[in-house]
Parts: sequence; C-alpha cells; structure tokens
Amino acid sequence: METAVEMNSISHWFGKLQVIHDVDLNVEKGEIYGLLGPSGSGKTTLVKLMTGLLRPSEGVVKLNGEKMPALKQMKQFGFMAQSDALYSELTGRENLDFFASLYGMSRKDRRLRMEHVLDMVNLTVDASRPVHTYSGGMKRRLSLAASLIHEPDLIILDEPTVGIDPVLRQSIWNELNRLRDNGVTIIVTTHVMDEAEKCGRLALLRGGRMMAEDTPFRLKSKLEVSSMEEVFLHYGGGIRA
Ligand SMILES: Nc1ncnc2c1ncn2[C@@H]1O[C@H](COP(=O)(O)OP(=O)(O)OP(=O)(O)O)[C@@H](O)[C@H]1O
Repeated sequence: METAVEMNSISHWFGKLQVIHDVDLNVEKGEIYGLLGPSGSGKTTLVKLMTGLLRPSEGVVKLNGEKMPALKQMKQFGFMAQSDALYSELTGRENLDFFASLYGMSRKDRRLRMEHVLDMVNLTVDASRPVHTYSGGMKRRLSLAASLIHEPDLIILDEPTVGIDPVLRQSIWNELNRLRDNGVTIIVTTHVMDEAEKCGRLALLRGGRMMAEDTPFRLKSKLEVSSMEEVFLHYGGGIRA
C-alpha cells in the first residue's frame, strides 16, 4: 500500500499551550480516513498541519512521500475548511470558476467540471444566484464543490456535512465513496457517529492525543460494544486528558 499522508511524531504548541501530543498517523492511498473527537480535541489543527497551513512545532509531515511544506503537493489536494472561503457577491458558478482558474484549468475543462460538481452537491438550479442569498447548508455544499473542482487525488474535509440535511448528506457520502472507488484518498473530520461509521479507518482524538485507530468494526469489537457512540464515549468521554 502506498501512503498518501504520513505524520511522524507530530507535536504542536500554540504559544505555551500544547494542543497536539506526539501523533503518528498514516493514511493509505484510496482510503476514507476519519478523525473523530470532541470539540477542541485537535482535529482542525491536525488537518491544518497535514495541508501545510500550519507547520508542526515538532515532527515531520509527508504528502505522497514528500516532506511538507511542498508547493507541488499543496496544489494537488483539495481542502474544505470549516469556515467557507467564498465570495458572497459572486454567484455559485462564478465562485467555482474563480477556484478553477487558480488551478490553471482550461476553459472547456472548467465548464464541464463545474457542471459536474454543481450537480453532485445539488446546486445546479441555484448556481446563478449570488452566494449572499444562500443558506448555511448551501454554502457548505458550494465549498465542497470548490474543493473538488480540480479533481484532486487527496481531499481533506473539515466537518463537511455540518448544516446539511440527511438526504443530501447521504448523497455526498455516495459521491465520496465513488471518489474513493476511483482511487481518491479522503480525510474527513467529524463528530457525527453515523459519519464516522462510514470511514474505512478512524482515529479517535482526545486532548490532542491519538487514543485509538482502527476500522469502525474492530474499534467496536475490541471494546465489545455495538455502537460507535459507545466507542466515542469510551475514548472521548471516559478518559480525562
Ligand atoms: N490559533 C490558535 N491559537 C491558540 N489556540 C488554538 C488555536 N487554534 C486552536 N487552538 C486550540 O487548540 C485546541 C484544538 O483546537 P482544534 O480547533 O484543533 O479542535 P477541533 O477538534 O477541531 O475542535 P472543533 O470540533 O470544535 O472544531 C483547542 O484547545 C483550541 O482552543
């Protein structure tokens, strides 16, 4: 198996506060890897460290075997942050066109790809409206579409389905599974249990520490419990950091 993301002995401090404690993590190419943990456990910080948005105080991050930060790698992944980086005066389609242009896609590729990702997130009908008229969920969906516009082979999604209704959430997960089947690596942070259940492997975080890492099935069977909720409570709620 080839490794998409490798984190070795990662620790991170904000000032005097240590928020990540000696994390080792490997994400294989073509898997859906989840980071599950309560609020403040370090999920966003970890994904920012992966993407090179933050440099770790200690340790090494590699993307596709290359030490970060590396410009080439930074162009090759899609990142959907928690806060939407959209232009509210522009329409949905204009926003996507802008992001596509950053990646140097040709006009024709851009048009085809835009329509595809708009359809995927069910925004085709609303694509000509300015983003300031969108609901929170619509903005999230547009952000997701923007992170996929250049067909990246690694996508990192920070709580992608917050504010998205269950039907659409299901359709987004269908699309993520389809991308995975085509060899795309997906890293997703979540604190929603049914979403965690859909990941191939999961890392459970608590207080910036990796408490456990395995498939959802094995995490449950090791603890002899039947739900992810119980796993989450065992590692997240039952142990004080
Ligand atoms: N720029 C920063 N400066 C100082 N402390 C920070 C900064 N960013 C995050 N932190 C702290 O680091 C810890 C981890 O935060 P992080 O955002 O990574 O958690 P999270 O698991 O993503 O939480 P949530 O689910 O609420 O988004 C928290 O204690 C947070 O207050």
